[in-house]
Amino acid sequence: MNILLLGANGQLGRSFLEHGGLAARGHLTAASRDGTRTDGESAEVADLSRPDTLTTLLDRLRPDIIVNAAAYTAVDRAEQEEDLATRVNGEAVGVLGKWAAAHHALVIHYSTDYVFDGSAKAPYAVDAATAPLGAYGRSKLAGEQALKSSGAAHLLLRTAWVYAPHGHNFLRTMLRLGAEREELRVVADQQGAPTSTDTIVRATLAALDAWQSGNAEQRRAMTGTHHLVASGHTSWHGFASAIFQTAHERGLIARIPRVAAITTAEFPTPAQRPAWSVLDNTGFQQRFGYALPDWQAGLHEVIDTLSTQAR
Ligand SMILES: NC(=O)C1=CN([C@@H]2O[C@H](COP(=O)(O)OP(=O)(O)OC[C@H]3O[C@@H](n4cnc5c(N)ncnc54)[C@H](OP(=O)(O)O)[C@@H]3O)[C@@H](O)[C@H]2O)C=CC1
Ligand SMILES: Cc1cn([C@H]2C[C@H](O)[C@@H](COP(=O)(O)OP(=O)(O)O[C@H]3O[C@@H](C)C(=O)[C@@H](O)[C@H]3O)O2)c(=O)[nH]c1=O
Repeated sequence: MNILLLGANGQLGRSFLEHGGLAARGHLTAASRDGTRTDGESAEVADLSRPDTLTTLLDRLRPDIIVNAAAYTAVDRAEQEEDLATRVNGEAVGVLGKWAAAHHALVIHYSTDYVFDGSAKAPYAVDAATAPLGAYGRSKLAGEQALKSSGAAHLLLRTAWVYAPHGHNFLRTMLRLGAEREELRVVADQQGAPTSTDTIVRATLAALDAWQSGNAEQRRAMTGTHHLVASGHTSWHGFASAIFQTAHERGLIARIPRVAAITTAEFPTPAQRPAWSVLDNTGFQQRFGYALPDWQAGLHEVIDTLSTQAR
């Protein structure tokens, strides 16, 4: 079985490679925008901002499974670069889907809580109405729609508030700012479920295994959108406070900075973010027989990894 991983250098792509679970399930080819890999191994070039170039690569590699961890993820910058974001997150996903449909391949693709407007009061069901507040969310929604209409077998996995010991994410930003400042100001009126890349990798592999062992009818029931997020929820302020508390307990930091709770209005950003970003993950757990851990469990793992690296 040929497996193609796109976005090998992103925080999720790196975690897939470090975990090794894809390589254990088939012949794995990693691809990145520029053909490099952070671990020094070689990779194919797959630039999703040039969707028309992808078919040649796919024809050569002939993957049975495409795992798309590549995306334009700069939420604020997307307000200025919506065309680029839409090519990468929308059009390119449509190309992957059409190729997969024609060649009976499976597409595993990731989307985001930012497809919702955040006005709900309860966790979003997979079929809740989407209404993105910004360009990034619109571009990711375009990708969802392109994949669904491509006719490809797919697992469309919406996740949220992703972080890892590596890469660009809120946890690493907090630890950096916390080392520089006495006090941080963090919004307390946006709720979501911080989800570690390791949580996503393990749950994705469980879903893939269920897919592989399923018959045609079971696969039809699995095709579609699922919410792959950690259980429970908190605010960005709650997440920041837990990051510092845990990092201090594990000896990663010597001093906990003050973390002031502020409102969204007090932290203006180019892109508007949903106030309520909590996704209902019970469907994923039932469909794939896989328990999604509380967000705190993922946090403890990531802080442990960082503490070990720091020693
Ligand atoms: N980060 C988050 O909080 C969330 C992420 N998601 C989704 O999860 C998935 C994984 O995201 P995550 O790992 O966090 O994102 P990252 O930003 O860490 O990684 C994205 C990767 O995509 C690559 N990429 C960007 N543009 C292109 C392009 N034109 N061609 C090829 N590759 C490109 C980047 O390449 P390079 O390294 O060269 O810049 C990077 O390696 C994405 O679909 C994202 O939308 C969903 C919810 C939350
Ligand atoms: C750095 C910082 C951020 N914030 C706020 C801004 C924002 O509302 C919130 C999160 O900020 P960030 O810019 O780190 O996160 P953001 O880029 O909005 O994260 C999103 O990324 C995309 C890719 C997704 O798909 C989403 O699920 C989500 O994870 O925290 C503070 O309040 N204080 C601070 O010091």
